[in-house]
Amino acid sequence: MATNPNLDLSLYLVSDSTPEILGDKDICQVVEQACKGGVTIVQYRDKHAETSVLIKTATKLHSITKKYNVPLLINDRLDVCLAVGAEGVHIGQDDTPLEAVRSMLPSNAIVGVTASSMEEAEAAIQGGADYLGIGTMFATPTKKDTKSIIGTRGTQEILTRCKTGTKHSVGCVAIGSINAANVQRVIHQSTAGENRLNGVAVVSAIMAAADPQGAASELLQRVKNAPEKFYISTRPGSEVASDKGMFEHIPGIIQKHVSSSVLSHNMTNTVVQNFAANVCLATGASPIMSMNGAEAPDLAQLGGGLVINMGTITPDIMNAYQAGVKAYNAAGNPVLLDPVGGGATSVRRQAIQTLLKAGFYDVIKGNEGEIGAVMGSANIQQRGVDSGPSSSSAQQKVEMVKSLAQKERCLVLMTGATDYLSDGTRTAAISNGSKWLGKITGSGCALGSVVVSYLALHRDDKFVAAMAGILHYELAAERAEQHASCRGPGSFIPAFLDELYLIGQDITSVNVSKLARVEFL
Ligand SMILES: Nc1ncnc2c1ncn2[C@@H]1O[C@H](COP(=O)(O)OP(=O)(O)OP(=O)(O)O)[C@@H](O)[C@H]1O
Ligand SMILES: Cc1ncsc1CCO
Repeated sequence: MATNPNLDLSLYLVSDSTPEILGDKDICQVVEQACKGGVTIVQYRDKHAETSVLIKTATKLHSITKKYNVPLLINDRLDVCLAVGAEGVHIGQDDTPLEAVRSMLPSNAIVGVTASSMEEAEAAIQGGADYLGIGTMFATPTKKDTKSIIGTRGTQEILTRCKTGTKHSVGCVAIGSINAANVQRVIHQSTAGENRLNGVAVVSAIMAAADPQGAASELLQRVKNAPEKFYISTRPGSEVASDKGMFEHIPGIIQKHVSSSVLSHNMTNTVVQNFAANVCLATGASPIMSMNGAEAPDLAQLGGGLVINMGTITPDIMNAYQAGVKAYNAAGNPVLLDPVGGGATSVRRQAIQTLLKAGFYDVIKGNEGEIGAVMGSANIQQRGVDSGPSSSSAQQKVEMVKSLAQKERCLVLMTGATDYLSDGTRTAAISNGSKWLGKITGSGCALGSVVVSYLALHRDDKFVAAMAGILHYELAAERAEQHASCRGPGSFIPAFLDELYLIGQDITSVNVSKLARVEFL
């Protein structure tokens, strides 16, 4: 929490007056509209105007913000702040030093500091800043001197080490290309344990909006609702199923899935499209294999889930994938990232980073090499899309999925003869399945298509939803392997499709808790 209890950083407007952003609108009118919409703090920033103009505009702005009980801060210019009696200043790393600012302003003045690294954040805290403006979150046209784009990962790191356990706890806002579409996932993904952003700072999302009041009110609502929209595993307010207790729910979830026709939207590789679509149909989902980013916003409205699979990426496809995750994040529907072959080439390693920056994934699923690549392990060298022999112990795999789930604040599923599923708190090893799954192409990709439709269907607990999808898939594989006709990978596939369908029809007579070979760790 911010030191100053009156400092509400929920929605921080940086009122930039550059013509590219403001257009021909009047800055004072826009700020007044924004105050009506609910911004909680305003900063006046103009790097170029003459002092007399700054004072004139700041005076007008202050008379507006006072009406709405909103503090006005001046970017960098102490003299302007003192001249108009504004509530404080915001300084960057290249501006007047913090100690000097503090000594010249009244003791109750608010002083905020931009920080884009741990060192800068720690120095600002030691120097007595009231809040940190953390960024730059994403590349932004309003700030040409973006020293470092730190994203949600960099923000999370600063929050981890700066926000608690320090003598002076400070408020934190993130800044840099934050808008209504990404604000909630930015807050979710930046969170580090108990430490979360107190709010976000925006420029264009309000200053360039046709309706600044409406834009501010929507942003504020989204900031407040962020924990409900994006959560790691269990929806706030839902009951958390005990480890073994979750098997009681799973037959009911499978039964519901079988008759749901829930959408499984696959932006997937060209190798598995047909197989994955048949797997979806056999489990009761309705598949669409669409690689066109332009139609993702429409499809995202249909209540289903999206698979983003890197199997056969090209530069065009990467653009479509980024549009896809953005559309589904905005709609609040689940997305699964399958970084196929992520450890095979430098193009794929880079693609993982690009996709992670583009949005939030409810599940990151891959084999051992792929999960290692997402974790940034330089030692991983996949020969192709398959893992090759495992190089880690079971305990190391548990640690991998758990720590990645905690870092990315999502579910992580590492497949193999034994699958490891974690939400950072609950971790399970699932030893069901068939050896033939490892001998056909696309069994991991198709599992992703199933898991995402289960997540779309069962929203209260993503861990339980994923477990239901995995068991549907792997128990069907076990039954297929028993078919007299199943003599190898070729004859396994039709038997597997049959059993995906039949186990769904029979689910009330299947003793899932007895058949599940699941160990909670
Ligand atoms: N030896 C095995 N025994 C049991 N199940 C297996 C075995 N090998 C793989 N599986 C199962 O197959 C599914 C896919 O896992 P796998 O790790 O083979 O995916 P993958 O390498 O990503 O596949 P692909 O890239 O071909 O889609 C999982 O459900 C997994 O449990
Ligand atoms: C074989 C193969 N190559 C690219 S994607 C794919 C399908 C399995 O992932």
